[in-house]
Amino acid sequence: MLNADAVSVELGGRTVVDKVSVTVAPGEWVTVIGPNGAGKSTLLRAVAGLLPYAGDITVAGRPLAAMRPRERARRVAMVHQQPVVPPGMTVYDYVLLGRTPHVPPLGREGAADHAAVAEVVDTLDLGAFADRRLDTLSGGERQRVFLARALAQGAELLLLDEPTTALDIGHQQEVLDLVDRLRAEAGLTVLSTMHDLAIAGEYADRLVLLAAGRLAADGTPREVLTEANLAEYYRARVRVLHVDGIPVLVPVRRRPG
Ligand SMILES: Nc1ncnc2c1ncn2[C@@H]1O[C@H](COP(=O)(O)OP(=O)(O)OP(=O)(O)O)[C@@H](O)[C@H]1O
Repeated sequence: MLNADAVSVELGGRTVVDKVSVTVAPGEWVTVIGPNGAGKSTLLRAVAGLLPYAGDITVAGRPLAAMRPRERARRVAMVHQQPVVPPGMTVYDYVLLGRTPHVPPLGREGAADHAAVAEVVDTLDLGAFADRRLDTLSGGERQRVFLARALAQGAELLLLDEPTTALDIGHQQEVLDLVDRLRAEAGLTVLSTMHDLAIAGEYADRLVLLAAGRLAADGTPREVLTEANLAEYYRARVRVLHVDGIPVLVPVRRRPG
């Protein structure tokens, strides 16, 4: 579904993503991990077509560079780390914005667009919030609305940049279980970034570890979340245990003296 080949991105005169190659098969969930500033968000933004890049990116076999913005938006939807919300906008109208790539130029949303929004609002259990202004929702409720807008776009590739950072563990699981369910039911393909490595390892089929803009590791959570990788790339002291085959990270405190 996604093939990024030797992708580089320069920002402010610096190469912040350096010849990174990532593939994501249809229906797969791949999570990009790495320390602060490693280039995770930048890589996702390049895949979303929001930044100029060198190298090749194809989505469903089509070169991203050859797609017009409308086609790109029908194929790739992104939930940003801190989405910009138009002031005073209601949940329903915000989710409806996701249908923009399906609305004819100079036209208005039609019955099919409203039906798509109604379905997503129902799936994400947002019916009670439909008429509320976004700025009156809690962080977790807002996160579900951001996801709803991306899903309403109807794209086959979903990019999630830190989708659960502001959420408590229960709400994190609620949002990620939902993405997982939609992946199974609607055949979505997911590329995300995450800081919580335990959660990343639990949900992703594969992890891609970036460090200083370069690909440092690519494999199953068990292959990537090793004590050696965490020490080398995060400078973290962590013991890695395995429960049901899933890596569990236990931070080790450096005791004074
Ligand atoms: N517009 C910009 N101009 C110059 N440098 C930028 C710009 N945007 C990002 N960078 C730099 O690019 C590098 C990668 O940033 P990016 O946001 O992709 O990292 P990240 O891995 O997502 O980090 P974090 O985990 O902290 O969110 C950082 O060093 C950042 O300072």
